[in-house]
Amino acid sequence: MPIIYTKTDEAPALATASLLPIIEAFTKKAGVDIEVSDISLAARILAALKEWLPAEDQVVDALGKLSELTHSPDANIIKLPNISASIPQLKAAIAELQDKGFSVPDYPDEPVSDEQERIKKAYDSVKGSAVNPVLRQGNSDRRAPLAIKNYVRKHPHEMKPFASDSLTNVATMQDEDFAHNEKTFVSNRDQILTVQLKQSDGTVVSLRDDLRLAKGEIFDATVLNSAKLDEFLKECVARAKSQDLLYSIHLKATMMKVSDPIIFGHAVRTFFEPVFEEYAKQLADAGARPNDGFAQVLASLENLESPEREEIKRAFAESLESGPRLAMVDSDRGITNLHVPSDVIIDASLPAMIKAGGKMWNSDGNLQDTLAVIPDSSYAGVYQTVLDDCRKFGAYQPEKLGTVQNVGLMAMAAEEYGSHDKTFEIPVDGMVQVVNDSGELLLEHVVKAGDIWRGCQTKRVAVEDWVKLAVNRARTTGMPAIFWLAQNRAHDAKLIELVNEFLPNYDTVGLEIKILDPVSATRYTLQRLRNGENTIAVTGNVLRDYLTDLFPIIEVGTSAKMLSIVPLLHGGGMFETGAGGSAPKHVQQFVSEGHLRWDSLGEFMALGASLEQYGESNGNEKANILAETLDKAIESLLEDNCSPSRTVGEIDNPESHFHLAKRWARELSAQDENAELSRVFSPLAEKLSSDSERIVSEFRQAQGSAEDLGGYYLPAHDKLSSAMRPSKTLNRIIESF
Ligand SMILES: NC(=O)C1=CN([C@@H]2O[C@H](COP(=O)(O)OP(=O)(O)OC[C@H]3O[C@@H](n4cnc5c(N)ncnc54)[C@H](OP(=O)(O)O)[C@@H]3O)[C@@H](O)[C@H]2O)C=CC1
Ligand SMILES: O=C(O)CCC(=O)C(=O)O
Ligand SMILES: [Mg+2]
Repeated sequence: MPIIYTKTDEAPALATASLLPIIEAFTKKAGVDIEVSDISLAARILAALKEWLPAEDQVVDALGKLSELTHSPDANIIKLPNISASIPQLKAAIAELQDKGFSVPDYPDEPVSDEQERIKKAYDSVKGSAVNPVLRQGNSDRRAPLAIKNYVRKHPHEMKPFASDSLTNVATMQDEDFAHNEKTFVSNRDQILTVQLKQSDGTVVSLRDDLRLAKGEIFDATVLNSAKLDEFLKECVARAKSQDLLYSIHLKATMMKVSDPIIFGHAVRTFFEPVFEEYAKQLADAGARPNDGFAQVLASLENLESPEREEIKRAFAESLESGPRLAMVDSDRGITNLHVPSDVIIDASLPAMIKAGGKMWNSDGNLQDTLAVIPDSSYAGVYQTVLDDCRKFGAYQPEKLGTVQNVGLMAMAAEEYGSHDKTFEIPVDGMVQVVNDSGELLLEHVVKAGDIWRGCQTKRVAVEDWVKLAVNRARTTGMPAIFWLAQNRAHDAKLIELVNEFLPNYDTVGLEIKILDPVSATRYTLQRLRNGENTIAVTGNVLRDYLTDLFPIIEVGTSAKMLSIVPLLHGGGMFETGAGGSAPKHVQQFVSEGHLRWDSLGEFMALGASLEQYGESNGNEKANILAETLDKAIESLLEDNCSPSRTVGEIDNPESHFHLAKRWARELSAQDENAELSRVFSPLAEKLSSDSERIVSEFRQAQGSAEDLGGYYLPAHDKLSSAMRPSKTLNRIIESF
């Protein structure tokens, strides 16, 4: 079984165009097969819309194949970050494909025929986080490796000072949100559920049929009251204004692809409330869709006739002027925090704020204290605790910190991140009921039109594996393992019961294993972190996501430097690269100045772990040696500070691949475990070393001017390859190897 290397989007895809040829050249000599699987947004669209394409444009469903593969004990997948597309991104990708001659249909916002219903359904299958939940058939083990921690101790990244009188705070709902309305049960048998809405007039409509629940599985349901949400959001606008704070909303519109764009829409409407009230009809006629962001709303105004259009534009401008200042995603281009739902992803944006001294960018391009609005209160307390900790003790000093590793419950679409197919914006007042196949009512919520109801599932086998992974990691590292679970939250209380049931199955003698609620766990962990002590955070799926950006960004400057392993439940392995995303900002910089600052360290480390598994499962000694020498090469790369810089004219992404290749070849040549590998790699090591200066100068000369990739979502292969492989000397050496 080959190693599968995924081709994705944006910065990681650019990096792949440069790195993969090098990896292929090295691994070939050890008899390791690498196969590429294209799961980019463009490829996923073409696969999902197959029916509307002529035979010659149809592509295989690579994601579907990978999904099957995750069930094989031989699976060995290197998964790079991919775009989780919001509607605006999806439409942009569709438009690009259409421009390139693919006959994919438009995205029907409001389908008016069966055909359009089918088109929308096909597109919705690639919308949002549509890759990760499918492939993640295992729990998650993420950590910053020791080599990276050692590097940071020598070269700490900048953390801006955090003032003790900083006014930055989190605002979150106090009741009637998902956290407060949660109800839970554990299934006592295999059963099939229906989610139904019993309307006030007594009629019952089904929201979801055929929901299969296994014995022992946890099922939660909860509802967010939309009237209370609006009240809360308006208070936040007023509070930001009166305290002169930036207003900033933080959601996860990609993974929570049904609920969070709706909540984002509420934020857009309440921020511009007078305009949406006064011009309700005109905005509806124009096709304004606040859930897709303020940018879409502004664009829709072009559908109106001139005087009206200008009047509404003015009203928005006045509202912006008179309201609180908005946090900016890109102050140079006037992109606010409310422009696009996928621009403010909570996991990356809040740690970035903490790193910047608890500040975000305002429209003048200056940093300013912020009101971080996190509507649902389930996990908001974690961030508030970090902010309070910084106010009290100042900014974190990376060179003095311990580390926080994560063991995350992720398998089988666990918890909230698997809820999108069970999430509904309620159309009319009534009661949402969950009923089983014997007609028993299992739980119910009173709802009003506009409320957001959702159900979540957590499989018992996933929990069991998670507890096992936590104990294993605690045993391997000797670090305390803290389960971040709140006894007073319905779902967590059930999980605590399961943790207590499974823990005695393992040898925990001498290990420190505790269960703390998320706020207490944050305090405990932060105190240890500042003391230079190490801790494992054992968390549910959402905190897995949040904490594996939060702690890496504090500790090592970016989540790109994480080792991210998913031991699959069926025995194979998936090796994710980093914990961050596809960094669209990096592509912008590359296109304008030919410098890609993406750090492929995550890819390097994932490759090492993948080769190690390949060696073990295929009895391939050479693969193991590739892994060991790669490890040493990474250490030397860090030691010599050869990672990409943010600045044009300095080391960029493809040049850093050369620096790695040079060291990797040297280590392979120097090792004495396998004479043949040493003999094969010695001439390569010599060549890379003797031509080093020329290669570096070729890389540097290629920077500084605009690059044309021939597309964003589907770059032209030859343009991409020549842009990302500008050193002719290196290319020749690799090709003739
Ligand atoms: N596993 C996955 O597939 C994931 C996918 N995503 C997707 O990625 C997209 C963008 O998400 P966003 O929230 O902006 O998060 P990103 O992680 O893409 O960006 C946040 C910032 O992190 C830094 N960063 C991340 N990776 C690297 C790297 N390899 N090298 C150097 N710096 C890095 C960059 O900071 P700086 O500006 O300082 O250089 C970047 O601007 C979305 O579509 C999202 O859904 C997000 C997370 C995981
Ligand atoms: O799938 C996604 O959209 C993002 C995943 C993510 O942020 C993570 O796993 O850390
Ligand atoms: Mg994340």
